[in-house]
Amino acid sequence: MTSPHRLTLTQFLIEERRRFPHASGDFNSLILNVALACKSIARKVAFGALGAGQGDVGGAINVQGETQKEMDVVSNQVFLQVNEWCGCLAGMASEEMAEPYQIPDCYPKGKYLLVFDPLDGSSNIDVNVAVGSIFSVLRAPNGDAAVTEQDFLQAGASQVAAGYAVYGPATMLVLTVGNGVNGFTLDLELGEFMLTHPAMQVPPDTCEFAINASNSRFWEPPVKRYVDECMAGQTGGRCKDFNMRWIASMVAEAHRILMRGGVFLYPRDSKDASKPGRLRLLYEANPIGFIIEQAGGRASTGRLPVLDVKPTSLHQRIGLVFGSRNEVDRIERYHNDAQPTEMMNPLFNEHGLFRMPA
Ligand SMILES: O=P(O)(O)OC[C@H]1O[C@](O)(COP(=O)(O)O)[C@@H](O)[C@@H]1O
Ligand SMILES: [Mg+2]
Ligand SMILES: [Mg+2]
Repeated sequence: MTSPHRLTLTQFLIEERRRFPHASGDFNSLILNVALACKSIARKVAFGALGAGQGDVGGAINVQGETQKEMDVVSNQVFLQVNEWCGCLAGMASEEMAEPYQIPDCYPKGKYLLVFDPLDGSSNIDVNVAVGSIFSVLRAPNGDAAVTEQDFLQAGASQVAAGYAVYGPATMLVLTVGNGVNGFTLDLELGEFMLTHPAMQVPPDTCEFAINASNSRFWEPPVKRYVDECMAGQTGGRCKDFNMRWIASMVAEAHRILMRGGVFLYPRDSKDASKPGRLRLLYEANPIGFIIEQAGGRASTGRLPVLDVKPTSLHQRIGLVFGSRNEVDRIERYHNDAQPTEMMNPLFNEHGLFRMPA
């Protein structure tokens, strides 16, 4: 039996381009460059302890105040080097760089901005658990002039494309260009991403949730209510048992949810008043939100669609809930039902005077 013909990523992009007969080809070229960066990172990650990229960078801290792994820095370099010369970009921004990256004068500039988390879940790298890269493509508002932070502060709804690569047992690239979501598996013999998962869809219902439960004492009452109900399962109001997962690698959680449904929460909490959430809006929440919504799921801050949020800074953090549509709707409903006085108030947390009943 012959195996079915599968499109390569290049062939897929050529097909997609037929929808835009006047397109210059720059966009396709950009996506192929990003895919090349992901292939390069996949290869480096796969060397594990035999490669050069494990461990912390001698005490280096990134703009987030987080310890940088060697592979965070290497992956960031790969993204910059592979994409800066392509002529499609006006600038780039990354989790690992405090300021936007200007395209060097020796290279032509283009009409897009690329925003990325070069290595997501990098705390997992030393223990050989799946990690990934996340990216978002925006239009450059000021042509090929030098980019400023302001240029990147666009709501997620204006993304032109978004995607991630997950470096797991197989490497996959999952992509939306605003026309559904398609998944490509890296064929290690051909060195090509092959379309293996066309038209991915998130099932609307689920009995699986993912949250870092060690933060429960910092959660707001609606989140606590939702999780308590999941935990109560058949014996509670939900009338069904739930399963729980936590990989600590959002890209891997997003991938699982795209494959079989589920809901992921990293909600706003009171752990650190300077950080109204753990995940970053521009290069984590928005691209994942765009993908999930394009696959029929939902992505929310808990209160409103994440893609509607107007960013205020490059490294802004935000609460994020995404996945199966009916669960995200329910979590938003719980937030909207809660009294404003219950929210973000230490008196209502686990040890507070007015702890909410389950
Ligand atoms: O340490 P925690 O609370 O489990 O947080 C894990 C979360 O942090 C992240 O790893 C953040 O990504 P980075 O590795 O890019 O900083 C998410 O992928 C993940 O969901
Ligand atoms: Mg990340
Ligand atoms: Mg990262």
